Amino acid sequence: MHTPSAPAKDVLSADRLCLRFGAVEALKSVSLTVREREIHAVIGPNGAGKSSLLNCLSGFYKPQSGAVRFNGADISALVPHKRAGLGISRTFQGIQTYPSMTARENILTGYHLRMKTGLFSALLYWGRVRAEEEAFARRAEEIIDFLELEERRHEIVGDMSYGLRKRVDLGRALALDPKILIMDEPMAGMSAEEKGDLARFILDIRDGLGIPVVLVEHDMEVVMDISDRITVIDFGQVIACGTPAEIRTNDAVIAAYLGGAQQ
Ligand SMILES: Nc1ncnc2c1ncn2[C@@H]1O[C@H](COP(=O)(O)OP(=O)(O)OP(=O)(O)O)[C@@H](O)[C@H]1O
Repeated sequence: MHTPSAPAKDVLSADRLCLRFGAVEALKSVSLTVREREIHAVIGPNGAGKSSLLNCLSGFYKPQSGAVRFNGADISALVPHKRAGLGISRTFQGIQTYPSMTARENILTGYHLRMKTGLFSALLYWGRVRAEEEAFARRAEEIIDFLELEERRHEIVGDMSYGLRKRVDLGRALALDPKILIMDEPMAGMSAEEKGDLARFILDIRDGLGIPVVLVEHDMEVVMDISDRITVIDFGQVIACGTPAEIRTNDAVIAAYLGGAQQ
């Protein structure tokens, strides 16, 4: 865990979010703050509101009240691709890769959102497009090295194991050059070895790339191992927030969630 001398700044925050689906109150005044250089896990029982919270942060759901702030600016009104353009990148449950494309091609698709040159100006300024594409290709190679996909870069993603496809998916999210990474159940469906690899990459994203990560994850062992802080949600409300050691011993958490799951 990082212990910078100055207090860590808030990067992304949810401020008293309320979200309803008809009679269902998915989020009841939920607040959460992700600081720079931290891995922040959101945990809670099924249906607690975790995915709803991530969807509010990335703009896929619009809460009825409350605000989402990014580096201090209110981004509540921004649609998902505008938030992505600011550097709020996310991975989804399951796989979002293109199965008939190679690992490298999939990672390059992540750059499309970042292209500054539109179609019209592309016709006028072909050289600028080429320069931009070459820069993206170089950056894609860095991501391929970072995720240890060197040997697999030209392999068709549909032929890869689930864990490798998820790694390519992560590469696509990193291609956005994120300022923060949001991950929804990244370990779901993975073998123990694949989980170990992914946990290592998430730690490297924080430590090597300096990117904070907020993730929803059901695997408590992984959560306790890699998180700097954990927010616990139950029935749409935050019942605790703290370090893994604090969360492990929090009575409300044990009663609501960890009681049955702890050894
Ligand atoms: N699009 C939607 N339409 C209607 N209800 C929804 C929608 N999304 C979520 N909900 C409801 O909101 C509540 C919170 O759901 P959410 O998926 O956020 O929980 P979760 O903690 O992520 O659950 P899980 O761990 O099972 O993925 C649930 O009651 C769910 O049925």
